[in-house]
Amino acid sequence: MKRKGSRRGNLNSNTKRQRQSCSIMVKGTLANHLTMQLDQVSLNLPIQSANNSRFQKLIDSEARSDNLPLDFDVDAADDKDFILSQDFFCTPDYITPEIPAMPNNLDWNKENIPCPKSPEKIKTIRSKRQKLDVTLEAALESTDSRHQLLVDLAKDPLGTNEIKTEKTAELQKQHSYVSQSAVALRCRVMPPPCLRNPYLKDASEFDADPFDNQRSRCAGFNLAGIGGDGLSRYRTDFHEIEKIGNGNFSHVFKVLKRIDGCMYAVKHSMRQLHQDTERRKALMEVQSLAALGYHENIVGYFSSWFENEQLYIQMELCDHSLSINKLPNLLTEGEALDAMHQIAKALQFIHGRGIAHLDLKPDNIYVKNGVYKLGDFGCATLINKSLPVEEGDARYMPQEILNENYDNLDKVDIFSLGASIYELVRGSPLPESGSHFLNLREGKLALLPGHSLQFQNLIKVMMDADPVRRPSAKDLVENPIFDRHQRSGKNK
Ligand SMILES: Nc1ncnc2c1ncn2[C@@H]1O[C@H](COP(=O)(O)OP(=O)(O)OP(=O)(O)O)[C@@H](O)[C@H]1O
Ligand SMILES: [Mg+2]
Repeated sequence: MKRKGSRRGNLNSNTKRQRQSCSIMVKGTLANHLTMQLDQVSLNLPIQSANNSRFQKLIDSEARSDNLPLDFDVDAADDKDFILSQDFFCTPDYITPEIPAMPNNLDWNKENIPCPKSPEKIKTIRSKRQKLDVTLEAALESTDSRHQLLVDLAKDPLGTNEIKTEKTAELQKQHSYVSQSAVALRCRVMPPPCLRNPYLKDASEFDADPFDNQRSRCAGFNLAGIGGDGLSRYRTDFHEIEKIGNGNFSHVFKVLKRIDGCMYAVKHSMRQLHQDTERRKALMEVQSLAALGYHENIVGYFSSWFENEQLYIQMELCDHSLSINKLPNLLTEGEALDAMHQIAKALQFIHGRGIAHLDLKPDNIYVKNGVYKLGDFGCATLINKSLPVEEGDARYMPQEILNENYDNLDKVDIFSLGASIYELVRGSPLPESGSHFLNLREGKLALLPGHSLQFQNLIKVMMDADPVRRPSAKDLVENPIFDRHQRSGKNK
């Protein structure tokens, strides 16, 4: 839906000021000014004939005598509907150059000359003003096409006519000055496109999304985000405290949000995402997090944006991850059961919403105040295979997904959770290849000395070679082993 400019509506509230300026204008103007302005008024306003006749009287009286009474006031006229558009007197701001070029021949030293006598000063001001006017005109003339572009954009703020986008690109190449103005203008008049979130169950409601379809070419323009002009949302909104994590693709920082004084984790991609396809892929992480909403065992998501062609994600700050390289000690069976139960609840929640994580591993399980949280949704996809599948870290992946069998994507997460817990209680990193790697995928696990048989059997069934035999997340959450563990914990 195109939005119509509300310029005139806003100006109605300025009527009084405009009337005053009209009054000043009328005092010193000639009849031909009024004629010209009258033309504009008839263009800008649904002017009533009464107004026209009142103006006509004004012109006539001016023609009779160039001297109107000094206290002439338009308010005195009994015409309540008399409204002058601001455009009547002012240059519309969309054709005002950002930095009007200054005249080369302007004598700046003149400013240092002692204050001239009154008549001379008036002359100086006039001559300067004339020079500036000439310069402005020249600037506008030399950028005729820019003017046309800006007018086009103002008329078509949603950018439904994609020729404008091409014009912008073409002009950006020609004049960097023009490109900055056009970019600034575009940001002002055209918000970024609305992207469809494929992780939302009712996403089909948005299938006919007018923004995404009509403005597909504009999407890249907007998704590139801020940053190139030195404005940084990250720096403006957050105070960076320290780096708290590095993944294969991202840096994660602990930050203080300036406006609310709270700590958050902000993750941003390591490299710039130049291609639109790369950006859209990166967006899948925030789209899945946003679609999921709040769950105690999923890292909280707050906001995201593109800056300098990198995706920034503001998240709940956790204390640390379960990365085997950073843990001071092996997990005890009790701790392992706590972690397994809580992450199983997170899986039950996301699988219930049709989403599979596909990169579950200790590095992506965070701990906050003793609560385990699933994070890093960079590989999240839909269980119904309607989105591309990109599996995560191979050490935690079952054989079927490595064979590109995507029939039971929810069970991939169950295997990965079993493998993660197995690694955490054994204390040695899982292999990336070789016979041990293959053995694990055939259900041949080493015994876990000191651990209950039930616990070992549970891990074994979670890592079964056949995905169908693995328990669902719901089965896992309801396994009696967790009840017994919680009861024994309370009795201690
Ligand atoms: N919200 C958070 N709170 C605390 N630490 C975090 C948070 N998010 C990430 N980290 C830390 O940063 C590390 C890297 O984050 P993350 O796994 O999201 O990045 P990535 O590049 O997507 O990783 P991967 O290599 O697994 O794909 C995590 O292992 C964790 O240690
Ligand atoms: Mg990670």
